[in-house]
Amino acid sequence: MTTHKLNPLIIALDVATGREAFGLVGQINAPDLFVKVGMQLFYSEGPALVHKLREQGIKIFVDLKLHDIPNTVKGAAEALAGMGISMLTVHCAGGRAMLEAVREGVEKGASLDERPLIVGVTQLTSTTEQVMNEEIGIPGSIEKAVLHYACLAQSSGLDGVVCAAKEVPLIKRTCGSSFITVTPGIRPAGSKRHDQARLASPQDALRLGSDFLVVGRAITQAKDPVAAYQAVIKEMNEVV
Ligand SMILES: O=C(O)c1cc(=O)[nH]c(=O)n1[C@@H]1O[C@H](COP(=O)(O)O)[C@@H](O)[C@H]1O
Repeated sequence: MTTHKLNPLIIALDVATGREAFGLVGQINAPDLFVKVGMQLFYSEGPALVHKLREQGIKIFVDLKLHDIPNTVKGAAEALAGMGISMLTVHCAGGRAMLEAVREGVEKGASLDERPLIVGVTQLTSTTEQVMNEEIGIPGSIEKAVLHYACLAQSSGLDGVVCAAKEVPLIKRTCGSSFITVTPGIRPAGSKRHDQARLASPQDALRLGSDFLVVGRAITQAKDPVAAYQAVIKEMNEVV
C-alpha cells in the first residue's frame, strides 16, 4: 500500500488542459509533489496524462468519486489501480457492497507491492447541514452523518475518508488514528471561500489531525502559484 512518504499537501489540479497542469507542476517543481487529477482534467486528458505525470515521478490521486453498481465500480477501480496511482475516491453513499467491490477491484488491478489508498467521500465540503437535511434527505448533524459513513467505509475495507477538517477528531477517536483523513475545503487566511461551506486553514487542519490537505484554487488560481504553494508549506511546517 502506498501509505507512507506521501506529501501531506495534495494540490488539486482543477484545470482544463494538460498544458495548464504541466505548466503548474513545472513552476512549482517540488521533489515530492502529490497532485489530484479530478473529473475535469481526467475527462479531458484521460489516462495518458496520469502516465505522463507519473513519468516525472509525481504521485497522483485520481479523484473520480466512483458511485455506481458494484460490478461497474469494481471494473473502474481495477482500471484506475492499474495506472499506478497513489489514491482514489469513491462515494460512501453507494453502500457496503459497492465499497467492498472497489476494494476488490483495486486489489485485482494494482501491482503486488503498491496499491492505491482508497478513500470514501462522506459529505462534500460544499454541503451545509441544512442542504444535507433538506435537499439530500439525511436528518441530523453533519458530524453524525460523516461519522456513520466513516464507520461504514472502515468496515468495508477502505483506508480512510474525505471529510472536513473539523470532523477529523471524532473520526480518529472512533476509527483509530491510522484510519486516513483527507480534508479539502482548505483556505489559507485571506483567500476566497468560493463554493466551499466547511472550511479550515492549513494549520487548523493539521492540528485537528488531518493526514492529507487538499488545496486547489488557493494555489492554482493565485497570481503566483509558487509563492502560494510555499506559503501553505510554510504554514504547515509551523505546526509542531
Ligand atoms: O474528493 C475531493 O477531493 C473533494 C471532496 C470534498 O468533499 N470537497 C472537495 O472540495 N473535494 C475536492 O477538493 C478540491 C478542493 O478545491 P479548492 O476548493 O479549489 O481548494 C476540489 O478538487 C474538489 O473536487
